[in-house]
Amino acid sequence: MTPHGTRAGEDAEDLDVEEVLALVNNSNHLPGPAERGETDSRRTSGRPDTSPRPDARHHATPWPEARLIAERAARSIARATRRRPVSVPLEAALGLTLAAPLDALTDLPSFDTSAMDGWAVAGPAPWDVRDDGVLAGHAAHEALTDGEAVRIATGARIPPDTTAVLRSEHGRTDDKGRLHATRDVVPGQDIRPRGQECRSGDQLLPVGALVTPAVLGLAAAAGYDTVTAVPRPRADVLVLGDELLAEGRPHDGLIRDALGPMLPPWLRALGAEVTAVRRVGDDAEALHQAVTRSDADVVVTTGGTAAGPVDHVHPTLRRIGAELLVDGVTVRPGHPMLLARITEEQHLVGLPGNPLAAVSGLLTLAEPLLRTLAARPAPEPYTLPLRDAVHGHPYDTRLVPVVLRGDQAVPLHYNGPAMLRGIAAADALAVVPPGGARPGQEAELLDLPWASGGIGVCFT
Ligand SMILES: Nc1nc2c(c(=O)[nH]1)N[C@H]1C(S)=C(S)[C@@H](COP(=O)(O)OP(=O)(O)OC[C@H]3O[C@@H](n4cnc5c(N)ncnc54)[C@H](O)[C@@H]3O)O[C@H]1N2
Ligand code: MOO
Repeated sequence: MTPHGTRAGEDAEDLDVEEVLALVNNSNHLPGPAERGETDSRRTSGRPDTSPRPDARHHATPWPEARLIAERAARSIARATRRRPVSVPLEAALGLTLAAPLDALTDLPSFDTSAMDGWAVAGPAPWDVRDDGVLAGHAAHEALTDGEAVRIATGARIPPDTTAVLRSEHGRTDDKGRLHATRDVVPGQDIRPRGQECRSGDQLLPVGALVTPAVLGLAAAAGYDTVTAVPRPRADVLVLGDELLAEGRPHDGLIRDALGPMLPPWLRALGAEVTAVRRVGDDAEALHQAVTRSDADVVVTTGGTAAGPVDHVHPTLRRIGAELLVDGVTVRPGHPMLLARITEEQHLVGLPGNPLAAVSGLLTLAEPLLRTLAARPAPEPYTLPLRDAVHGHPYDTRLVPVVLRGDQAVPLHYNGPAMLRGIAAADALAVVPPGGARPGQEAELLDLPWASGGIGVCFT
């Protein structure tokens, strides 16, 4: 939740997104095993692939490098455009990154508070119990004098000159109505003194902290109605393909659009605000219009990345003069994925149409891009041993759905590029190096958002 590295005492107004990023994890991010090329038995991953390949596509980027390029592309936007932090109401801030430190706007507690239901007592026992009582949220009670007690509720203000709070289960009233303690009373007991948790102005959380449900609660308790945060990058989704149905069963060579329903919540989990989902068919003109009219930070297309007669993504990018940063990645599935810079402020992620290939592109290119734009910390890389052997591609990294059982990753079947059955049951994707993996071999894992964060927390 907290950033890996933070600076104390930042002036919120002077911070922009790039600076927040620097605080989140720039200097402390350690490359994962795959980024270091360690899981790659042929030592081809993590550096340009110079080995001879029968199907060499010279421009294909090694998988670890593709992720770094996507991250760097986002950093260059932050630098070029100085995306400014925004003030966000608490109810809309879940999942954002703080762009200003959360400094207490009040002492907490803001008054001396009773920690228990019972009596506020003054001086030694026995005590005469006053007729009135003190409830939470009510006006201050007048001062007590020694030998007096007053009924008090948890959370109520402590009357001036109170010695201690006596819990209701520790008090006994005699036949004259006087209150006695059934155990020793220590001065100050069960009183939460004003400022016990913090003083007004204390830093509660630094720049770069992720706004979780607990942070929302803390911010509210500390007096905030809004927080200063990095805005979510806006993403438009363009779904290509004339063969796609929006409802009903597949028929007559037509299939259901699986990506339209899947991508928006997944993109939100990666930190984006999804501003539009458009179906543009296999119409080059419609794609051109949709891309050039989009003012989102990231345009995500699905399908049309290959070289078929109606694969319009590359021609459209050429037509608008976009710069291809990644044009194919040495990863299976998903190798035709691409990343292009459309303008200084706008990128396009081209996901292949095969649904698991699209997931691969999402996690390879969209995840680092959106995470960096949202100034979220990079997840800590980790590995687990694979329970079973996994076939490898001869040259490319494979991403394979796995479930986590104990301290092992169990590879799932139904992991073909056109299948979602494996990923729908998965906790993570295992990064399998070229050549494959033996049983017991450590594999880097990419957590899926529902496994690491829970639906309610991260799919906001
Ligand atoms: N000659 C070659 N053909 C192909 C290659 C290649 O290297 N040379 N690569 C294959 C690979 S790998 C992939 S992945 C696909 C990528 O194709 P596109 O990105 O152009 O996607 P489409 O052709 O439009 O569709 C591929 C496949 O996916 C289905 N699809 C598309 N959109 C959706 C959707 N929203 N929901 C469900 N399914 C979708 C589509 O019907 C096709 O079956 O290219 C290979 N070809
Ligand atoms: O990217 Mo493709 O899915 O490898 O078939």
